[in-house]
Amino acid sequence: MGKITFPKDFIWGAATASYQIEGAVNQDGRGESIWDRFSHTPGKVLNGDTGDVACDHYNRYKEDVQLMKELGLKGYRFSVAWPRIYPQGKGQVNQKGLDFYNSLVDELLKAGIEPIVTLYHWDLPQALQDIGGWDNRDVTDYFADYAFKMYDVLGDRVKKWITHNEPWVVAFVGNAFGEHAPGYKDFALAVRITHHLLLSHAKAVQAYRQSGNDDGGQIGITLNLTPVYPDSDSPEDSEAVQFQDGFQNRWFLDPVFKGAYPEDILEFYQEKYNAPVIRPGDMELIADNHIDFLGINYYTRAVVKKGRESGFDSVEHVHPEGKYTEMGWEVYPEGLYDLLMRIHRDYNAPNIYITENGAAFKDDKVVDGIVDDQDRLEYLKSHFEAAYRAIQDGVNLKGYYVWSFMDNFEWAYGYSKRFGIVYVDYETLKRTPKKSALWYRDVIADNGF
Ligand SMILES: N#[N+]C[C@@H]1[C@@H](O)[C@H](O)[C@@H](O)[C@@H]2O[C@H]12
Repeated sequence: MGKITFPKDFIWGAATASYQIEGAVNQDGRGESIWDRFSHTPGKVLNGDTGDVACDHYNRYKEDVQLMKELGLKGYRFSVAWPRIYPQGKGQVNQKGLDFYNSLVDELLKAGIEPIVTLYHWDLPQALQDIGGWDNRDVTDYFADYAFKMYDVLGDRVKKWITHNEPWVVAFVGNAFGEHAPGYKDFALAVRITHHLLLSHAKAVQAYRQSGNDDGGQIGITLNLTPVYPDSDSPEDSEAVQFQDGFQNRWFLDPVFKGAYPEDILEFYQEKYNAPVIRPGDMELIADNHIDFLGINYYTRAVVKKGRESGFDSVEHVHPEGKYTEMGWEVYPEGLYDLLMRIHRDYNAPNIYITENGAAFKDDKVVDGIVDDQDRLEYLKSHFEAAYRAIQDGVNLKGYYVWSFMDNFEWAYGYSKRFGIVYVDYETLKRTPKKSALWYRDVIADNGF
């Protein structure tokens, strides 16, 4: 592909999340989150790592914003830690928590960087988990109240909001697979939680429309979407694709864009788990609160075939020959093109942002003090090319936020996986741009490559 130039005003950014970078978990009145509890539970996180210090972004944010400015970022996606705002999840507000995010937003705007703010990136106040967490329907209202507070405090300057980050991961990885906080292994619980997450999303969108701060503002949701391909053209493998696509993608896309759950998956869940619990008016609330944009987190594709067990959910993942990242995820940029075209075709999404795309690699080659992450540079370049092709074919892609601005706490993998375009020395907390960051700086300056 020759030189490509992205549309004017395309937003080139980078993304992070509160628990993964802030640290300062006991500073300035922050309450405990489920990830504080989970990471301090022996055996849950590799090497016993926690987010207690992380990148100490809470105390170093001005330095970080300055580095973002030097890289020429046009946008920065971060999340608000709910427990910094409401230490108990509701009730008493923590002014110092509000002060931090106010200052961060002001620093970003001074640097000419547009903030896009995620309200929930997995750090639920532990006090709410203690009353059932997302399985307690009341939490959907507490979330809407928290969202309204953030719109009120930041909404004059923050004009792009994301309600939830990857509700599929929140529900299933945290409550069915047990690998994330709060660590349950209960599929019926996870399915119930998916509904409450979507209900809370709708209530937060409704609150935004009522906040008086939505003039020119946009609100959306970020979904981790994985295009699914069959291992063969057999009918059995096609059925496996249908289930996996429904389980991971359509279960959230359909209610958000069509106001109804996909019939095949809903029937399967109701029969097997007697879930979700849908009250009269729920689906109308979800249907009536339209989003202004869809955030897509894309990392890789899935290739599946019919598994050995019986049943609609009998799916076996296949790992084709090819290049893989340190997470064991196939490098498959074509999947981004296919995914964007599918969303454009099947859901007619208003605007789309890639709210996360990136890769973990070893980062063990250093040249003149700079991590020579040529593999990450090529990963990003190939995915940018796929995104460009999709734009050329009609997709309303308006921006791209690389995951991640800097190395950070990678959930159950702790600090063992590095996704950053900026290297973080966890002994000294020194930040050093990697080769990919310096290349990205030029891409942003030229709006292409
Ligand atoms: N794993 N992994 C990397 C990355 C994770 O660090 C983000 O917090 C999530 O939103 C999403 O899973 C993607």
